[in-house]
Amino acid sequence: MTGPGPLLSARDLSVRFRLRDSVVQAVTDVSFELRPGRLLALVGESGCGKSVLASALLGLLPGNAEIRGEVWLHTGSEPVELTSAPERVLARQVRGRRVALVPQSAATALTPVRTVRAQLVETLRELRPGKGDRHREADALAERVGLAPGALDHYPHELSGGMIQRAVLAFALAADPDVVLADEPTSGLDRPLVDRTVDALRGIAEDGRAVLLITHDIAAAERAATDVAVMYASRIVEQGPAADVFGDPWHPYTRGLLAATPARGLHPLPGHPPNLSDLPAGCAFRPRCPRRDTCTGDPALAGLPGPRALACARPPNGDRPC
Ligand SMILES: Nc1ncnc2c1ncn2[C@@H]1O[C@H](COP(=O)(O)OP(=O)(O)OP(=O)(O)O)[C@@H](O)[C@H]1O
Repeated sequence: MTGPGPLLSARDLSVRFRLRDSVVQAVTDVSFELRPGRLLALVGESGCGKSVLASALLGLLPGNAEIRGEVWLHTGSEPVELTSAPERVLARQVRGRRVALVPQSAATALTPVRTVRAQLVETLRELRPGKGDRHREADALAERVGLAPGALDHYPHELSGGMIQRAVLAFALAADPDVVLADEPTSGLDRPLVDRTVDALRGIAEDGRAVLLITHDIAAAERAATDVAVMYASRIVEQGPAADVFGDPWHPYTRGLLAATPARGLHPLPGHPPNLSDLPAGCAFRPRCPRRDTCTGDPALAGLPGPRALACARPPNGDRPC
């Protein structure tokens, strides 16, 4: 990836959950960068570790989690390493301020007994220093995310799912964050609303922010992403510019995810992802890989010539990598 430096960079990030009889390997050796003006889509089937990764970036892991690696936020006067930052720094300077989260279930993110405007104005008063016309700022935020300002005067239950989703985006932008993390922001929405939501996220990136879109909706990722990281069984297995990865996927898992989209005939990926507390030895995708009978490799994610990276035993060799 070229262009301006990253606003957030994760290096060899791993998360383990210690349970009574087992250890869940939720995130393993994940590295990526979030850059201004770009939207990185983190895609993969349910349970592969995407949400745990987002929680790790914000210091929101539960007590039984062990985290390794580094996450650097480069947006203030000095870089902050988020995995070791004190909770007071994360709470007062990072979460909701420099790094905003668009949560998975938008409807439950808002209080049902107050209008959206009352909640947004209160959030603006808390997050923006100095005096200002918070109602006017709320209207401007609503317009920024494609919501008519009049909708703010309603209670959450009076709004449609798509309007709520856009209201939640407005909350995420209240502090003018540099980085926006959106965790499955389109779950439960119909296709036109999915499109509008991811278009709004893409617009937020184009304003100069860095956006991480976590989704298992490949069509949504294809529509909005500038870059993509494909996650399988806690690891990133393919990474690169979205046009390259979606246009010419190299990892058999990426190919399978794409083949399962409606636009490509809905061919389901055979088998199921492995249990993260009982991962097979070697390549975790092998039991589902079309080349499992002839491939015994166990590659780590490795950079290729150009901006792409791949974890597959058949690296590019002039033809196709696998
Ligand atoms: N507190 C926890 N203790 C133990 N295991 C956990 C905990 N939180 C998450 N996990 C496990 O971590 C793994 C990754 O979960 P995660 O929610 O990140 O997946 P995901 O890719 O976001 O899937 P989904 O889209 O369904 O949310 C799962 O096996 C999950 O059961």
